[in-house]
Amino acid sequence: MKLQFSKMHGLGNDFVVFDAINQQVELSPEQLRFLADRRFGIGCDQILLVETPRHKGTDFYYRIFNADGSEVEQCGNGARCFARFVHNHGLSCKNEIPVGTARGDIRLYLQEDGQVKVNMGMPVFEPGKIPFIADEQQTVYQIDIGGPSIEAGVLSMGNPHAVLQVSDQDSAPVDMLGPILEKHSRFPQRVNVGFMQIHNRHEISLRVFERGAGETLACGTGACAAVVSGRQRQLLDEEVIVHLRGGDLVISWKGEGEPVWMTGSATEVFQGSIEL
Ligand SMILES: N[C@@H](CCC[C@H](N)C(=O)O)C(=O)O
Repeated sequence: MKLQFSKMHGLGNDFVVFDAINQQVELSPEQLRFLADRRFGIGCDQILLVETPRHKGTDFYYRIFNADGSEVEQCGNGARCFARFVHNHGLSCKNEIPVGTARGDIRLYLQEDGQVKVNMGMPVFEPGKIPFIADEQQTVYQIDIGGPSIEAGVLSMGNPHAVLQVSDQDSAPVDMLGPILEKHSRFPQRVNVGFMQIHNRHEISLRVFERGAGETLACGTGACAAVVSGRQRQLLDEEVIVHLRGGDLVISWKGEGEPVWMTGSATEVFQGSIEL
């Protein structure tokens, strides 16, 4: 099977994107891992599939796979690349694109300045829906890792996130705590782990150890989760610039009952074909 693909990135969080409308794309977990492999394959953090819509009111369906081959519910940087991809490849000429995902619909807006703005939907805090094992919903939770417990905000942006506040992102123990929390028994479907340094009420720095991919240069849903968690702790204002290792995102959230908005870049780097 020979497949056409595009290599894209959102702030260095990189993707192999397939048009699964004009070619048949069925990938096994082994093939997904091969595609993501930076030495033996193409190399990426996630693989994205652009599919035909599954329900009324949407123009496409969006599937996301982590580098480890697992299928996931949501990907923020991928959503912006999705919008750029369907435009670049003549699949849509609209500037507002409704897209179905495994966890509800999202809306993508291509702006005149080239940035893509996304309505990421509402954050979810009920532990059972994240999913996270806890007796009751709290703003921050103590998580026991055998030693001093870890304090984290836990929520879903369609996918699960734990957000830790750190005093310095450069020295944050991302490599040590990321894998421990990702697979912690209180997260039955694993979790993405964010390390947030707050500079002031409208500016943070963030590193994210992603479920199924390891630390990436940027995580869109992680940026949304960090701002939501920071706002819940009453440390941030409505609009926040999030500095990620690969660049900046603007995230805004009015508060409970409102969707989270994300604005940032999306870049197509090259196109190619691969025999699987
Ligand atoms: N990079 C993404 C998130 C991709 C999925 C995540 N690793 C998960 O398993 O939930 C983003 O930009 O949001």
